[in-house]
Amino acid sequence: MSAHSETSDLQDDAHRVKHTRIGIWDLYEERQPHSLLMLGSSISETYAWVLQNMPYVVRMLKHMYSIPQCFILLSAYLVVELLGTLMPAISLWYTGQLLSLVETAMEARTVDTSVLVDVAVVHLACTIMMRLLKYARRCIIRPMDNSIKRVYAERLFKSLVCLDVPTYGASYSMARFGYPVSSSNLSLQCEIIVMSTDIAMTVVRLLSQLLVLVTVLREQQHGLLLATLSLSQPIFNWDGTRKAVARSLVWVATTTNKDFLRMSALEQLALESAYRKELVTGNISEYITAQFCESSRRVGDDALEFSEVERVRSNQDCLSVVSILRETMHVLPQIIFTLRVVQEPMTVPLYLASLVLMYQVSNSFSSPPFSVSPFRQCSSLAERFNGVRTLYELDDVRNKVADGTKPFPEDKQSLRSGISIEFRNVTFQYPGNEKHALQNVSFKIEAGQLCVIVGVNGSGKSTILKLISRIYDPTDGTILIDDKDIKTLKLADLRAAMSILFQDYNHFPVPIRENIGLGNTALANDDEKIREAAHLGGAEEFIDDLPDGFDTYLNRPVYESYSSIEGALSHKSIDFSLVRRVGNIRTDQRLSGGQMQRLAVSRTFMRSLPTETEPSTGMLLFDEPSASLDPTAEHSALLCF
Ligand SMILES: Nc1ncnc2c1ncn2[C@@H]1O[C@H](COP(=O)(O)OP(=O)(O)OP(=O)(O)O)[C@@H](O)[C@H]1O
Repeated sequence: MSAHSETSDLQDDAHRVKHTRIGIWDLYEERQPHSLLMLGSSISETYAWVLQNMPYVVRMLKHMYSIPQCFILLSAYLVVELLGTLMPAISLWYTGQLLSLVETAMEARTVDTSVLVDVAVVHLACTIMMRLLKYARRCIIRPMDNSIKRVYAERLFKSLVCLDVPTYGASYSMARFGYPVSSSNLSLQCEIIVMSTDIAMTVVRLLSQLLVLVTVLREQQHGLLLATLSLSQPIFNWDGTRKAVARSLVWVATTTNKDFLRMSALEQLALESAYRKELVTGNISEYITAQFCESSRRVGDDALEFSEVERVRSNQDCLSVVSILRETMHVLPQIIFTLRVVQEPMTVPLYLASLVLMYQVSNSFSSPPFSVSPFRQCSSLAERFNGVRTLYELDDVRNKVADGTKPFPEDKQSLRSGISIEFRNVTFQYPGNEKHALQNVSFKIEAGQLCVIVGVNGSGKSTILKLISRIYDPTDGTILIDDKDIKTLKLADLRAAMSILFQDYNHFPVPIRENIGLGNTALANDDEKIREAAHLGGAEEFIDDLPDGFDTYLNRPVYESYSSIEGALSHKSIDFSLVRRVGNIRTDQRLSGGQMQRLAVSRTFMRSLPTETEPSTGMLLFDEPSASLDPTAEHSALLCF
């Protein structure tokens, strides 16, 4: 590409991105003329967004209805919600009867007490019913949410676990994006059900109450005007809440403020336990404190996280004319009432009864879920709908490293004599790295050969291993395995035929037994083979010395919860040793770097152990296997190769 076209591309790119400076932050938003604009930018866009994602939500509902427990709970939830929605209208109808009672009382000078009793009883029954329904709702939501969470946890696990390295990074962030931050602690799916039902029921409740109000006030002078006014305040409020910060879906906030960057770095240095050792032994605490204060002073009060800056911005609406008008809306019915009373003093009782009725309606729309406008609810719902879409799209994510079709090797016994590898003009660039990790590399290693690759740091040695195991595919050139193009071979077969120890190996958060056993899942439950691999890797002895032996967790996957004492007692140090002792709670086992490496070597050997029917792997790939081993361990490890 020429320098000129690169520049014009950059200019084009700049036009497609809006840059805003907020405090120390630079906000870059992608302009998306016809697609997804984030919540609140326009009602029609939000609704369009909801509609776009609707098929995924229908898929989600079908999925839920196929789970028997969810089906029962969901149906029960909908019935409870519908009943709860109709209650206020029923109560309102009976309260409305008070009007005719007042009218009759004014004309005939007598009060029909049976109507009064009816109204009181129905009102009481509605209140009790509302309580019961609220209780039932709570009882249903938790189990419904729990079973949804379980089903979707399994689903997400299945979708993510089969992704390869280049695909995983992006997909994992997709999955995380699929879960908007929620204060309710409910699952995304359950939130969608709750919010959609709320919106639908808001409409039903609004219409039913409106119908009752109009029916009751129709006969009265100015009755419809009062009805309109009593409803206008909550609707006006809703309109106010729909304004949110317009935001493109693709945005990034970054800061180049040197002092803020320095403050954040020093904060990490001071607070993260990984640096504590150097912090203490290096005598640097005084220096970094002075540096932190200096940077903090230079940044001043702008040293806020982006989310905080945003919150401040969105609070600035409270001084607008609209918000002041909104606050005064509720006095309008009272003003009309006063004028009316001045003109016709006789109508005071009837008017008072009408006002009570109106406030009943108006209040019910000012309490949750009505306090949040349907517009705002719809925006949040749109966000969650998009989450569901992301979740289901994960099913369709294709691995970047495409699987081959040819079985490998054709004859399993051929693995005994090893596998040949050939690189032909291989070039490779890591995604997102402009520098080539390998450029035009060619070599051949014959089957059964021991080959050591030596080179300066960063020359691409580890990368060669990643290409042989097809963690990545070359950007250019060909890799041949036993003279066959590596891309044509079935991935699972290829990987089963080799045993690899990467330089940046990790231990799994499972017990040591499985840490080694997962080297070969066919033998993962064979304790004898696991012990043999541990022996070959030089790990057997120290594992046996651990309190839990092969059952030891290196890092506990679940941490205990401890009581937190607040208030006056908080200054006292609390001794948990007794409860820990009785509960047999152990601290994490700390292994040395060399012991960790022996475990990793053992896992690699596990893969190369032959089973009764099949030979071992045809190729062992080790990336600096002895870096943390002592000379004796290094010697015995090398003897095993
Ligand atoms: N995941 C990655 N993403 C981007 N670039 C990477 C990644 N891993 C390695 N690189 C880059 O690729 C080049 C080769 O790295 P590689 O790890 O293969 O070198 P090496 O020869 O094994 O180094 P060392 O002797 O230090 O282990 C380096 O320039 C490195 O910065």
